[in-house]
Amino acid sequence: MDYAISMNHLTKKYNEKTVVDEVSFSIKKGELFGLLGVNGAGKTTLIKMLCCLISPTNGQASILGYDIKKNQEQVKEIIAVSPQETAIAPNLTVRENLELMAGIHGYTKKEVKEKTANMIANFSLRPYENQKSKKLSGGWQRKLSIALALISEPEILFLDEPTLGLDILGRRELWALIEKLKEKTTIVLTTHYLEEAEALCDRICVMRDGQVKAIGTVEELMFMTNTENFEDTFVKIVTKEELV
Ligand SMILES: Nc1ncnc2c1ncn2[C@@H]1O[C@H](COP(=O)(O)OP(=O)(O)OP(=O)(O)O)[C@@H](O)[C@H]1O
Repeated sequence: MDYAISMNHLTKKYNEKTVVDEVSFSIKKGELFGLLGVNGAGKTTLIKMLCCLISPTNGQASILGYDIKKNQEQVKEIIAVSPQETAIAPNLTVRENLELMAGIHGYTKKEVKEKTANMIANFSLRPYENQKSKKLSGGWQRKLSIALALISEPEILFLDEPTLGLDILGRRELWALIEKLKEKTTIVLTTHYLEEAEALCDRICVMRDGQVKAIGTVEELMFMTNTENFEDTFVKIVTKEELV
């Protein structure tokens, strides 16, 4: 089996508090993988370790075979992250934001123009390309944020609550976009919207208190918990000590 991400006893402690606790699981290439859990479960901390933004206290993880501690440069080349807080420059236009990001990745002037044009086309940003990004609606800002993360053509994309605060139409539009990325890109997505996880994710990991409580497809998790809707499944996993 070809894995995109493998974690082995990955642990993060802040002082004496363990916020990610011996996490061990793998994500397959091309998978759209959901990380769920109540507030403070450790999802963002786990993602930050996998993106080499913070270092683990213990344990290991590898991204397409590259160790997150020993091969940070290679890891950073193959991943991209669209963080919870939208990572766009508010006073630059949509086009300028994309060009800036492509420039940061070291592309030549010609490549910067080409990549920017592709992103504008793929994300239907043409009507907004000369608008300052702070004037975009929340939904378009989120789309731009994902376009910025994708400009380097990463093999693995981390989406931390990509649809936070969007209305249902905006959310569905983004779902369609994320669906289109599937297969070509391995995606790790965190969300508090259970219907989003249900609609998009191939497999889901539910975390609580830094630990993995359950992993599987929606159907497998429902079967494991003997529940009939995914909200009950989630509640059972995050509240019960042991699963039936
Ligand atoms: N830099 C830090 N120093 C100390 N504690 C931290 C730090 N960053 C996170 N934590 C703690 O680690 C725990 C896990 O936080 P994390 O942000 O990973 O959770 P989360 O599952 O992403 O939550 P949310 O759903 O609210 O985004 C929390 O108790 C948080 O307070």
